[in-house]
Amino acid sequence: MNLIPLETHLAQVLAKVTPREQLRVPLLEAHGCVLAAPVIARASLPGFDNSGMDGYAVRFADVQNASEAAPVRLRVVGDVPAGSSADPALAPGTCARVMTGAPIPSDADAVVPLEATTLGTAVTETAAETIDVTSAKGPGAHIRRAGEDIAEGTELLPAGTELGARAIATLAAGGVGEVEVVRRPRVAVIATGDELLDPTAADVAALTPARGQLYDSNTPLMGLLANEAGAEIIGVFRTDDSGEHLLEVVEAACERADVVITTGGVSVGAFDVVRLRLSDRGVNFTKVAMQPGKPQGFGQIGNALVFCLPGNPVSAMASFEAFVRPALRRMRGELGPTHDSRMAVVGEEWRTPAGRAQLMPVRWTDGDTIVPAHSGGSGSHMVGRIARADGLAVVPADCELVRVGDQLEVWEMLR
Ligand SMILES: Nc1nc2c(c(=O)[nH]1)N[C@H]1C(S)=C(S)[C@@H](COP(=O)(O)OP(=O)(O)OC[C@H]3O[C@@H](n4cnc5c(N)ncnc54)[C@H](O)[C@@H]3O)O[C@H]1N2
Ligand code: MOO
Repeated sequence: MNLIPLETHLAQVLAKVTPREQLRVPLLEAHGCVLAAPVIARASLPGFDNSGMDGYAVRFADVQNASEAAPVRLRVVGDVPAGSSADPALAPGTCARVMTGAPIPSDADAVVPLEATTLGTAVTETAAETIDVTSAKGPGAHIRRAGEDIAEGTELLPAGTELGARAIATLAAGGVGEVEVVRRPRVAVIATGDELLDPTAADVAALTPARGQLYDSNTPLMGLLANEAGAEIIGVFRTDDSGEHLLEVVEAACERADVVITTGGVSVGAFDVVRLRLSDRGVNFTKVAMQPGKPQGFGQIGNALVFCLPGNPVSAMASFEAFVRPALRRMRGELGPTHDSRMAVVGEEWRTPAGRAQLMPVRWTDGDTIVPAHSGGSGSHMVGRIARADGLAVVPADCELVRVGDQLEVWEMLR
């Protein structure tokens, strides 16, 4: 069977992907979701002219010639803490004490900080009757103008914004209590294989591998990668190689999930149950020109997209990064590129398989340079070393030797 290029397989996957529906959620529940519609500022930020310093709101004309040698005396006629709605009238020669964030009296056009008075920062509960100003910066000094951050009626955040802590804070500051987001895609993970043991099993006997057995690392890998990619995990399952329960588990998962990820059983082996059972159920099994991650299944069952990834953990990880993450991004409403990628300079030579794009686990040695993350290269079973990688370098299929100084695209990964 001919190998299909990685880009072609990705394009076939993305052709089936649509963003999930919109829903309105309380602001804090939107954390990690993507905005479905732009949010327009209902009010300006700041909402009113306010003081940037603890000090005195003044008429600048009164104090423009103030100096240490010739201080200007002003009468304090008002006291405006933050949160106060007071707006004391200021006749020439008067001022109001203001604290940081307090509204600026309408008659004032500058703030003199406490330090620019002879009293300095010796603060008392009630303001002094008079103050002596020793310097003044200029009209508008230390006044934070209404709307200088965000003007009312302009866009607070555009559609497609991922709502991290900073975006949520911006919305909170704008008084936005609920937002329209794209629903997170729901993901189910199914690992297949007779050899799999649950490393978290309570039963100690069940934890001791017999010959040929190994611990399942793909369900945490797939589930948590999907979680990190902004999906909601709705189920994690293990099935054996008999195939007896596989269809049942897959079909039940497809009824509730937007994406079902299986691992294992997709190669040409006699017990490759996923390929054998799902081929005639809408999943297409192909070989993609990539290493690791050559055998791939992809299709649709009901409304769910089904990714049947190889069982080797590094192959499953590379396949997730190549195909599943881009699909989840689009489903959750992200509009940007399919991958977080950066160009890097190669710091160490390595060989790559002919005719297959290689996804090499790499680590950064400085801000620009990458080397293979470990001596096992892109070996598909090297699960013990995947945590050492910062990303996957994408080596084009026609390259057989990566040389020092070559430039490669790197898909960045979280540790
Ligand atoms: N004759 C051929 N053999 C193989 C070919 C081929 O073209 N011809 N392709 C190889 C490639 S490439 C890959 S990748 C693997 C894919 O195999 P499967 O997807 O069928 O995976 P399994 O055979 O079920 O398992 C492979 C490997 O991974 C381990 N595994 C499986 N599940 C887990 C899990 N949940 N946690 C940890 N480790 C897991 C499993 O024990 C095997 O060692 O096929 C090659 N063979
Ligand atoms: O393509 Mo397989 O994923 O080499 O190991």
